Amino acid sequence: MTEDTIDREALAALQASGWALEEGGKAIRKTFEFKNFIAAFGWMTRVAMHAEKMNHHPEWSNVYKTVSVRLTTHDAGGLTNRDIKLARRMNALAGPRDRDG
Ligand SMILES: C[C@H](O)[C@H](O)[C@H]1CNC2=NC(N)=NC(=O)C2=N1
Repeated sequence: MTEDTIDREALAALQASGWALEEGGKAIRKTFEFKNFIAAFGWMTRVAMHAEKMNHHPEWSNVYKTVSVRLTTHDAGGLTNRDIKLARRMNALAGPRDRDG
């Protein structure tokens, strides 16, 4: 599988974990809730280092302990497996200790 081929099975698993396919199918979105601002920002820092390593960067915003994320591949003009990979990593990095509830 090339990095631009969407892994449909992985996408379905992401949707089951709170990621939503945007209308038009060009991006996926998820809102992460953490226990406090430090947990949220610490997670963003870990994700940022990973994003830089894979040269794939999220669109995101943070308000207190909430981080809203949108993933799309700008170079391809839509969703690719690079977004799937980053989303999976974001889920994995949001450990149970950091999550709110
Ligand atoms: C030149 C550089 O490699 C590209 O612009 C990379 C950087 N980060 C990126 N991030 C995302 N989300 N999509 C891209 O297409 C992308 N492209």
